[in-house]
Amino acid sequence: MMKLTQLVLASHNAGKLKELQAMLGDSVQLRSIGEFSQVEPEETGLSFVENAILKARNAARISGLPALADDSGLAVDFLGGAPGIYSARYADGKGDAANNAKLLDALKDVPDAERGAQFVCVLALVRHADDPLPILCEGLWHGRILHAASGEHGFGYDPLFWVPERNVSSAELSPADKNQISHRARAMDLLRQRLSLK
Ligand SMILES: O=c1nc[nH]c2c1ncn2[C@H]1C[C@H](O)[C@@H](COP(=O)(O)OP(=O)(O)OP(=O)(O)O)O1
Ligand SMILES: [Mg+2]
Repeated sequence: MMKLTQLVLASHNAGKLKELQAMLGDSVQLRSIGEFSQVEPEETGLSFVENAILKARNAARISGLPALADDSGLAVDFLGGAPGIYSARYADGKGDAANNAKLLDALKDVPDAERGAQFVCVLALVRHADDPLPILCEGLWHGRILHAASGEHGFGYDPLFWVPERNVSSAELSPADKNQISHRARAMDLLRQRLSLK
């Protein structure tokens, strides 16, 4: 693998950029695709992998740089894995608060034992837009969906995601703690190994 010093992050989500840059440290500079385009590609894939590759190729094409994409979401056992790849669009694009409200409603009266869920993260790295061999790394994070939001950190579904190994919600973890144990952290560990970074 070539030495990477600069990557474009194929994401319009500021929370992801912050977390991924913190995990990468100074060795690789992540530039936001927002510097190049405000247009978000349609996520037409049927899997996290397909959507991550699609976003990475799109960003590499627009920027001319190697590109990293993160496709992630929340898979809830009681909902058969929903919202899954549709997590960001769960409440029809009305945003995080509406997504969280819809999830709480879907799990109304469901007991704790049936509220298991996992965050999923797939990272895809392409060296150029037509790269025939994208690097793919996946991370899972097991937890449970709370009955009400709790905590101020993070983004997305963090206030509803109970982290059993810490006895707090994901939004109650400090950013540094979340970045040690999250689905994204696990995927990034694998990516660092693949790139021989640290
Ligand atoms: O650590 C996380 N903590 C809380 N929520 C999270 C996390 N990781 C993913 N999520 C949620 C947010 C969004 O509802 C969906 C990702 O959707 P996803 O399409 O991958 O990202 P996005 O549309 O926000 O930005 P973009 O596609 O430009 O990278 O899963
Ligand atoms: Mg998206």
